[in-house]
Amino acid sequence: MSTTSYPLLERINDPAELRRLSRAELKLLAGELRAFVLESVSRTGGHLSSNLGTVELTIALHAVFHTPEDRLVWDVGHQTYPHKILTGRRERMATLRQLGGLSGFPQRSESEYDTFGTAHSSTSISAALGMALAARQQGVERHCVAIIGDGAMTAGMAFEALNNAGVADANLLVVLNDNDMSISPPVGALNRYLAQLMSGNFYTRARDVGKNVLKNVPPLLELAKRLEQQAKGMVVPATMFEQFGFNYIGPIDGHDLDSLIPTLENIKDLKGPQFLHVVTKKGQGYKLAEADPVAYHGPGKFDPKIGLVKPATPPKPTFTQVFGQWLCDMAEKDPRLVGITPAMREGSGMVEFEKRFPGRYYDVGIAEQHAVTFAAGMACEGVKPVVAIYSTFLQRAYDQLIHDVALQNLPVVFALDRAGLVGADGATHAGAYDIPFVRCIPNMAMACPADERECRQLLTTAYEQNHPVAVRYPRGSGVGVAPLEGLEGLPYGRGEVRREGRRVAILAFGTLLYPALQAAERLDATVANMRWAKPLDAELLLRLARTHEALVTVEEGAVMGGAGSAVCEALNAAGITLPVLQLGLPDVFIEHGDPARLLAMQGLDAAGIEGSIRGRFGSGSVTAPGRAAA
Ligand SMILES: Cc1ncc(C[n+]2csc(CCOP(=O)(O)OP(=O)(O)O)c2C)c(N)n1
Ligand SMILES: CC(=O)[C@@H](O)[C@H](O)COP(=O)(O)O
Ligand SMILES: [Mg+2]
Repeated sequence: MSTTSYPLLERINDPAELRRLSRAELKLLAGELRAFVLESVSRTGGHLSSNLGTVELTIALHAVFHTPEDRLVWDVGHQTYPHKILTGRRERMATLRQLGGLSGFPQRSESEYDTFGTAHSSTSISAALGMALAARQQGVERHCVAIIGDGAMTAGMAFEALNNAGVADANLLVVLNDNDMSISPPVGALNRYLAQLMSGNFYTRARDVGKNVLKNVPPLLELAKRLEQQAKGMVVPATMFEQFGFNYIGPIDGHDLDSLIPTLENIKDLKGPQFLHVVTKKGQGYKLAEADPVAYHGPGKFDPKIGLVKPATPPKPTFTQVFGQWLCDMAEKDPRLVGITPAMREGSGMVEFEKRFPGRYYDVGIAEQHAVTFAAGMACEGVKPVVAIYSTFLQRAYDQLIHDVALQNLPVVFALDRAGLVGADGATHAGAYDIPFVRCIPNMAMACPADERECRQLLTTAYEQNHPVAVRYPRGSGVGVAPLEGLEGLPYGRGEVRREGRRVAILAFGTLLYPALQAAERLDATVANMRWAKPLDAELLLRLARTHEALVTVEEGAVMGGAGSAVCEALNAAGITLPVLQLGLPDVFIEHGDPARLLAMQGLDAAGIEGSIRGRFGSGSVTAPGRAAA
């Protein structure tokens, strides 16, 4: 695939080979690795800025630690492309995030070097601590290293792990990869604290104390003196991490192998929990990404010589954009509205909202649990919170959803983006479970818009309710039904019949309405756009049940416990017995790939829906137009 040559990199098929290189060669390797990452991601799309920032750190970790026996646990894992490339997967990088290809995140099934599967953030310290204590229990000598970003460090889970690790007396190294960025600029007091650690003032005040601390750590003293002389080589006592029970070292320059390698070698010999603060730059080495790390966080394919370009004709608006526009319009109308995001401003379509309503915009950091309870607190006081959150990340805040929001019946709107399959990010990011996990909570309602227009309308309906409501919509754009400009809602809990047919009625929940309509044309089936997974439109459902031989439910979500299950429950409660075919996502994790292809593979495109209906009910009951049975 390559147009550039990578003479040194091509020799490295295993980190053991890297460990045989001299320091000078490792520096050359870093240059090649960075160029390879850029070339490769520009061809496949994927996470770029974070990977350009971890090139030297990855080399240093594999050079110093004896991987895979020593365990590297990468937080989120979106920065592991250099790690993948150095651990025997260089040639498969061309398949990154494509069907059957390499995952964009670490996966235990993919490589023995991927010690722990990640993608949702802030799990690395817990996992590495678990590994460290397991090693101790098993009498095995090994190093366990968690590599966590400053963004991921803001989540409660990371602090729960620090709290535990600091007194667990484990041989654990936490490397904080501080690039002063989350996806967007980082927020919160921790970020301010890290900046303070970097500041000259703090360093000057703390230097003497730092020397005293380092006296107890002889191997580091020499290094500390040397680092002191370097512009970025400051050694300060970080009271917060030390008070958690860690030995704090840093901050050091994460792009300087002459700092990284000796520091890691020294730390390797130390016992107990160690905390290394490494400073890197997101997008390092590619000017465009350095200047705009947000745009290059997860770009599609692009020409590295030109960089990202705006398409000549604007594409169809995405559901995310429809939500973002609705949020601004509703905020204009209702001054009580606030928008809350757990660190996903861009992904959730809130850039414009922040610009226009800065005082009503809350980025709470990577803190989904807090985001939900924070919204509950606001709702208690008459403020109207809209929590914009990816379906998959709401999983983190399930107890908060039940205990803090639903149990108190607080009017919080959940704008659940990325509902259904997401494509390149794969199983970790699929919004497959929200219908089952939301609909079983008392007081909660859930809308499933079928297109962009309904999305806007149902957001309004949700906002008008006096209890919590989730509105789920998928990644990307829909069929292109332009939203109306006004802020009128649709009737609460009511669906509609979109096509009158015979024998079979298809009940569609969400955007699969459109392939269901296509299938129905060939089957002459009735189609209902149900719109609400909860409350179900029982009147419509029972009418269709009484006038058809069979029902088919269609949803882009887990079949188990999903909207189809809700239909079966309602029929059962009404004492109606008729065949119900439930179509949706099966009881397996669906890996990365092109979303349309993945849906087709699950039989959730028009042909698949038609085929499943014919397969289940046979051509005696369901026939194509013109061949209808008498
Ligand atoms: C629980 C969870 N919430 C949100 C995200 C989305 N997300 C992925 S990377 C990222 C930023 C992480 O920042 P940092 O750890 O500093 O890494 P960097 O991108 O700076 O390399 C976010 C918010 C996620 N993966 N997991
Ligand atoms: C690693 C991570 O969690 C995010 O960067 C995620 O990949 C973004 O996904 P979207 O591209 O759907 O916003
Ligand atoms: Mg960061």
